[in-house]
This record gives sequence, structure tokens and C-alpha cells, in this order.
Amino acid sequence: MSTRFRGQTVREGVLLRGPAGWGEFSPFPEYGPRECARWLACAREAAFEGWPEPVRDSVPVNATVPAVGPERAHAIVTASGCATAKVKVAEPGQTLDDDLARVEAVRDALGPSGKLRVDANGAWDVDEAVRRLKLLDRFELEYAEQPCATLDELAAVRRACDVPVAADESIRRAEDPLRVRAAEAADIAVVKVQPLGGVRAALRVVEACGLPAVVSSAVETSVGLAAGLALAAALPSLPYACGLGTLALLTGDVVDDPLVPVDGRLAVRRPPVDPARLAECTIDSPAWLRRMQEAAQ
Ligand SMILES: O=C(O)CCC(=O)c1ccccc1C(=O)O
Ligand SMILES: [Mg+2]
Repeated sequence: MSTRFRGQTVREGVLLRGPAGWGEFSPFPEYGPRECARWLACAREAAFEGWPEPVRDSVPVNATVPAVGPERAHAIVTASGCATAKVKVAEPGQTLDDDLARVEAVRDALGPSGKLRVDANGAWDVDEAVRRLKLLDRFELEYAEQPCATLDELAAVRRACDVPVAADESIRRAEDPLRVRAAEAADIAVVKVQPLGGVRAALRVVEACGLPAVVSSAVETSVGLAAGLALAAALPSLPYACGLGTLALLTGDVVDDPLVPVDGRLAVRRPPVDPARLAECTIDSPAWLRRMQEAAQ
């Protein structure tokens, strides 16, 4: 990876090829076989079934800003060409002032008409979230992604503060959207195709949730991103920019025509894998084969 993200510096996974094309299986290291089964279902759908028809031919995306310093944050947003940015906040070891400085730099890079969202990955309690979001909202937040860990906490933040709340980690299993809905815990649903088990499964999750959806990546190669793009392209409505502009977080890719946004948008497509690029980042990993076998049981 080009930048540390979610505490990670290396991204690994398995690419599988079937009659419908290539699929990506790249669960994060901390996930066990049960969770990995859904990530594998997503790769299998891509390789053996293909995806539902798109209803749009391009998708707006956000720049993703890791927990870096303000200069770097400014440069990332400017280089992205995106009119929306998502900024990581609440990184372990960092202070509120670090977050304020990063968010201020991103607002400066976007200009007043840009959209700016933050993602705390569930790190705050309710009081902290409300206090910090009120301060960060000086820079006009579009929404706050997963400010706290639990649904009850998200609901409390929603009641106590004007910044809309998006649920991300709270939506990982098929039954989660109904819980989010029942708890009135979020205004927006963030959906990732791999943990939700593929494009069709994610479409059902969004429908069950009854909330506007933001499709986001799991920091994948263009093979994995293409599945997220297919979901964003097939959603009946897409009112927000999607978190699919993450290829810049990787140092390499496996296609000649990488899924990087142009003027803040990704054209809907499925770039073919280039064998030479694939060979460059191939590793021999019995551990990954075992992981895939365990997920398949
Ligand atoms: O949403 C984005 O802008 C990029 C994707 C992203 O942030 C992400 C990627 C991998 C794992 C978790 C997350 C997250 O949203 O917290
Ligand atoms: Mg998130």
C-alpha cells in the first residue's frame, strides 16, 4: 500500500477467474471463515455469474483521506480531482487537533462547494462523538460515518446532533439493515460488496435498509473495485458520491486501465486483467489457499 490505512500497510488477496471474468477474494486479516464465506461469494458471483445490468454509465466518487498530516491531506484531495472527500478521524494515537487540522486542510482543498464527510470507524462514545462532530462541523460536514460502534449509540448521536449519520461497520450481515432501520440509527447506509456477499446480495441489503446508499471499497485492486462499481451502477438511486476511489492507496494494480476516477467520476466498466501486471504482484501463499478453502465450507 502507498499509505497506511486501517492500521495496514500490505494488502493481499486471491483473484479467481471464471467464465464471467475475474473475481477478488481479499478479506482483511482479522476475519474468520464465517465472514470470509461472504467475501468468497462476491468473488464467485464475479467469476461465474456476472452482474445485473447497470442503470447509469458513470458513478461519482469521493477522495479517501487516511489519517495523514494536513499538507498530505490537501495534496491527496487536490490530486484526486474529486468534489467530495472522506476524511479518516479518531485514529488511535491522534488528537482532536490533528482531526481538525486535517479536516480544515481538506475543506480548503475542496473549496466551499465541495462535500466533506468524516469516518471515525466506531471509535467514539456518544458524548465524544457529539462534542467532536459539533467542532468538526465548522468545516461543514456532509455526514459522519460510524461515529460510534453500536446502533443505540448511533441513534443517540443522531438525536443529539445535526450532522447526518452513516452506518458502515453496523452493516455487515444480511440481518443488519433491518436492525439499523428499527433502531433509527442512521440516515445513510454504507455498503461494501465483498463483506455483503456480492452485488445481488448488496442490492437486497440496500432495499431492506430503506436508506440512501453509498457504495464503498474494501481497498481492492481494480478487479474488486469493478464489483463495487457494478453495484453502484445498478442501484435504483445514487444520491451520494461513492468510496470507490481507493486505488491510489495501493502501489500496484492488475489491469492496464485502472479504475481511477477522472473529474471525480468512474466510468462504469470492467477492465481486463493484464497477465504481466498480475505476475508482478503474485505471491506463493498456501495460507491464502487454506483461507479460501475454509471459507468455501
Ligand atoms: O469509503 C471510502 O472512501 C474508502 C473505503 C474505506 O474507507 C474503507 C476501506 C476499507 C475498510 C474500511 C473502510 C471504511 O470505510 O472504514
Ligand atoms: Mg467506514
